Amino acid sequence: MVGHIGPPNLPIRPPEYLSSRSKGTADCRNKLKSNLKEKFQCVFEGVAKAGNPTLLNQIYTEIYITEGESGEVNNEHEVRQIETASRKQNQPETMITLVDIFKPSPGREEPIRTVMTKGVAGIGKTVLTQKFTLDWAENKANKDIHFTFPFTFRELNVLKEQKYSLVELIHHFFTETKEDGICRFEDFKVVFIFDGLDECRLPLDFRNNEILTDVAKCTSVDVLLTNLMRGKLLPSAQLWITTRPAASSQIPPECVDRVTEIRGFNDPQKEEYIRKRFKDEEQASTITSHIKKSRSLYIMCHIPVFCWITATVLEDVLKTREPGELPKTLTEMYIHFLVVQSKVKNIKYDGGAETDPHWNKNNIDMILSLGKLAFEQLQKGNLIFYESDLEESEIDIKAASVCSGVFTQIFKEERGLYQEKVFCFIHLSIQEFLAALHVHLTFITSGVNLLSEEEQTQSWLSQVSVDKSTSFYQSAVDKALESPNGHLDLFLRFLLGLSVETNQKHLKFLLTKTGHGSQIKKKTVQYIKMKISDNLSLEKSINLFHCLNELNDSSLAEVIQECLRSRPLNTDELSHAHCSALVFMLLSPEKDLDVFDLQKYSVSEQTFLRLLPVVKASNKALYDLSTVFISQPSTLRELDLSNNNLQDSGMKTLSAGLRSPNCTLETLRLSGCLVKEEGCLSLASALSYNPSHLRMLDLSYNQPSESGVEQLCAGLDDPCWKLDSLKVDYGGLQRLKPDIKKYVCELEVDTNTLSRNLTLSADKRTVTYMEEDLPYPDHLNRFKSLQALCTNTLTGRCYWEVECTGKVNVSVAYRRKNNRGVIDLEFGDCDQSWSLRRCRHGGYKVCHNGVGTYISHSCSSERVAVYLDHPGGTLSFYIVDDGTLVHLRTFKTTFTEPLYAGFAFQNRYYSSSVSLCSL
Ligand SMILES: Nc1ncnc2c1ncn2[C@@H]1O[C@H](COP(=O)(O)OP(=O)(O)OP(=O)(O)O)[C@@H](O)[C@H]1O
Repeated sequence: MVGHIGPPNLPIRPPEYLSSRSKGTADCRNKLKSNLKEKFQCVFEGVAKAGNPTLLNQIYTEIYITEGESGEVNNEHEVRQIETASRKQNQPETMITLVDIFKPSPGREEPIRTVMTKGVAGIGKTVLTQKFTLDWAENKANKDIHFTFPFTFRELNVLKEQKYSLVELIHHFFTETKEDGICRFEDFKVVFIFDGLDECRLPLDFRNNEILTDVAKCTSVDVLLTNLMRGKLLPSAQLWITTRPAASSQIPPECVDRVTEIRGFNDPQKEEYIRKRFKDEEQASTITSHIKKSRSLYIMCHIPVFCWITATVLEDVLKTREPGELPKTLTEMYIHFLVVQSKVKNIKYDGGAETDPHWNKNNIDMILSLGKLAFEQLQKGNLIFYESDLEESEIDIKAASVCSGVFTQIFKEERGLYQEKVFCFIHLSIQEFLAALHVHLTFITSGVNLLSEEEQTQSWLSQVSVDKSTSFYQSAVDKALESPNGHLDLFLRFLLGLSVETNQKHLKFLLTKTGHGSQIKKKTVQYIKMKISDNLSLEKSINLFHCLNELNDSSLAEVIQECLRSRPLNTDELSHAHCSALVFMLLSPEKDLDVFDLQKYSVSEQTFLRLLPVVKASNKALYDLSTVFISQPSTLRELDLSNNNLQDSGMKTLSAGLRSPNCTLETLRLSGCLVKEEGCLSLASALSYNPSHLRMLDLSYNQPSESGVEQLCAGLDDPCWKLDSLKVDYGGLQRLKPDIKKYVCELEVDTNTLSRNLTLSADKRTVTYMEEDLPYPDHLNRFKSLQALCTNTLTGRCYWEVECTGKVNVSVAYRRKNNRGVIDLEFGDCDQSWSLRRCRHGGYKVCHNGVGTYISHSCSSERVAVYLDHPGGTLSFYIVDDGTLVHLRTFKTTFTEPLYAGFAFQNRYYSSSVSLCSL
């Protein structure tokens, strides 16, 4: 925001004045309210007018609005960790509620005259302005406003050629005011809403339009609007303008006092929306849990119109099918989304009617060129694009970013001299979807396989044979499997989804049917199953299961379901592929993996290895491993059961297997398994029976006791034993706590690092911000910025909890120095530190290397937990909500030096403090 034009101090009278001055005015206001109530009580869900009318108050769900611009689109993604460095967040987020949209933020004195709210297509801008108006009309909010006048640019466009005074324009749209002869609005508190600046066809010529101050003077609508926005005309009024991001620059920044951004639904709001849509609780929870099964679907539901599409499609499916049969229709939902956006584009920008066919040449051309851009840039790994990239793809930038509904301009701060416009798809998954559509269409229309490196010649549809199609899909599977970071995983799911005929029918103007659908599907399914049987990584095979879902093939999962019914599962029934299917099912989000009992599933070694990820994902695994080793000669050489709540009982069971001569394990990792003396002794005894294989034993982070360790150490010296590496470090009583709490460490604040405005309590556990400088001696390690580090050198696994008041960043950092002392970079601002803090208006923010990521969370506990696994390269932040750990974010990296716990205080925020918790 630059400059400020606030309403001058004109004497705005309270509403009572109105009634006492003129009964006519009060009557007029009531009539206006009642007409607005009628107009806005219903919302046409999804697509204006063509959607279903629903009561706004029944469906309206609080939405996430922030002050300022984040400069990015939602970057949560199912498969990929999205690099956010290029989309820098430059300010902490402040949440705004609808009633406070004009309320100055704390610390700001000037009133707010003009608010501009930005948001991508379907994020809820129109619904928000409707709710604001309805709440006023129903006397629920903003009672101090005398008149609310909601306009849309679409309605104003029609008056482009006509002349009005401001008063006449109001009379034209709000006839109650004309009937009651209201001609002066300066005495009243008036709010004008202008929804959909992106649809504006008026020139909005701020530079050349004449200045106008007289509300009774006739002129063009364009001159009226520019003068209203400049604050020349009716300066006492307040204005609220909504727009898609790329169109916002039509209004000079100095005319806008506040910019807000609609970010969509956060996770609890998504669920609340579904609950409101379906009065039947059971149906609501079936639909919510179904959406949650597909992570991509769940993420995309942050866009309300997408949430509506998903709920509508699933509701329809539920009418005809049992809940268990609900398809995981990721591709279908994205197709519907594209169709809805094309419909909206038709109505809004191409002058079409609600009932017109949504696919016209314009729309098709735009989708085709966006698809080409999406694919070419996906291959290069690009998620944001510059104007030059778009020119290469011959895309009309303005049309694509404003009208398409799938592509947007984002705000990016450039450090250099010049600012370039930056664009991206409204979500990376939309880029992956359009890329798949492009590859699919290219193949269908020209026979060219864009995924193949071989020279391609064009061939016509009739020549796209079953064999050619089969090898097209197989090459896509291979290509996705080759990618080390899974960058084509979601793309592959969409590509296969697009081959399904029921999906193609929604895109019939774009897609010609592939023909031979069932034959191709059969062969593709077979190929995918064959790949699943290979020794793929778990992530890769899980993606292939998603692909089978997109192809509506559930044969592998059905076999497993069948097997599970005949418990315990017979090992002979489980092929490698079935085993992966079992893992896929067990790891799906809605499965409660608190306790996993392997004994119920299988005892074969192969199966066991395949199930290890499940064992590790569960809080407690129960199993009878002995049979794996006892029943047959085993080829298993390495077994990692670390971080399992194995305990002594599990250890004894495992030992029964280890003592078998069939067991030829060479490496056994049991770090952090809650093993005590008894378990350790049984392990030592098992090894004394079968000493000639095991070379490496990791029992760190347990409490094996002195006698247990003695026995194992004796084995190290025994020439019959092969054991040559034994880890029993970090033992002790605290290691018997469940989960990561066993890694608790006692931190101690390093007083030499305390900045002069931080004081340490007498018990040395609480650091508090002080306004005055404290007379600490000079020290090379002392921070100038409001920070402190602890003395503990963290190199293993460590866990700690702190309680924060006010604005404190809980941090972990390397201790970097040069010859002038400690390097005074703010924690989280550089690549040498990581930090977490609670945001003032709810939620949390994690920062690393100058990039902040907001994590919305309804709970706002002040207790933060940190878990560092230095050798494993993970750093996790949690909040402790009523004793339960709630995971917020895990950073994965290779730590190159010891780390230190630290705290940073922000902005000299009064009475901030942080206390180390005793656990
Ligand atoms: N707060 C909300 N509560 C419930 N549903 C909502 C909400 N906001 C939006 N929706 C749903 O999303 C649909 C699209 O919202 P809306 O028309 O307000 O989006 P928009 O941001 O104005 O999009 P566009 O830029 O395309 O005009 C609505 O028709 C409604 O179904």
